[in-house]
Amino acid sequence: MSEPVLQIQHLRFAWPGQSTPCLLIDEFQIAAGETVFLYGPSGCGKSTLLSLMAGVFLPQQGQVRLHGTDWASLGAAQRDRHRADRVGYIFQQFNLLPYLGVLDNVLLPCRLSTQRQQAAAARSGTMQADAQHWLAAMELPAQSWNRPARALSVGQQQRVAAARALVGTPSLIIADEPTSALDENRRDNFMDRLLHACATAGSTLVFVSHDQRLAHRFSRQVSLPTINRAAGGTTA
Ligand SMILES: Nc1ncnc2c1ncn2[C@@H]1O[C@H](COP(=O)(O)OP(=O)(O)OP(=O)(O)O)[C@@H](O)[C@H]1O
Repeated sequence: MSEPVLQIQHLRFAWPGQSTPCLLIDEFQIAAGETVFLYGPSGCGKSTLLSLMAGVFLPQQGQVRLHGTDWASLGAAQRDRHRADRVGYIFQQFNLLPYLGVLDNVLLPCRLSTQRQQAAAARSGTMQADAQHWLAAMELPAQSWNRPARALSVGQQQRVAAARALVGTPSLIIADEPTSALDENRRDNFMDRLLHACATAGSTLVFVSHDQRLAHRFSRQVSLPTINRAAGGTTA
């Protein structure tokens, strides 16, 4: 059996100054190629868990391993490198650089990671061609590629953010409520494009949403309160 993409063991995480933990997770794994729908009530720790998965925060106890590497075994600069190489992140509010062009926004991960740059070039010839490939896969018209990101609609900006996460085909895509600003039509189209793109990229997807209508599209549905002993009776 191949190594899990993500492996959590005996995790305890409390926010600074808090005596009670926000997350207590004994065992949790995600296998390569899975698409995981992570849900639970507001404040139950979904975004916190995503940040731990991406090595943005470290737990006080336990391990979070990405491709077998415990984030806590790396120094801060190594964590930044490992994250840039392996993780594409889609935020609720896109986090694009507003004055930078669409294509340049999508190329940012390649500028931060030689591995992403090389993977992009190996797949598409050049990193620019790979960025264009994912923009087209997310149905961003070529006329928009040189416009500043701030000139695009909300729906278009979220598709740029998805293309940025996909460029250089990182092994793990993390998406934190990416559809919450989209209306129903845009949401469904975004989901179609994103799931298809992750499948063709061979990327594993962890996706947080409150929108249960999306759950059936994923290979696994995970209620955070059921795996988090710190939830203390919180219902999903
Ligand atoms: N920077 C922080 N400092 C201290 N506590 C925090 C911080 N960020 C989040 N928390 C707390 O951690 C808990 C989990 O928050 P988190 O944002 O992970 O929940 P969530 O499930 O993603 O919520 P939502 O669905 O509303 O986005 C909450 O009680 C929140 O108040």
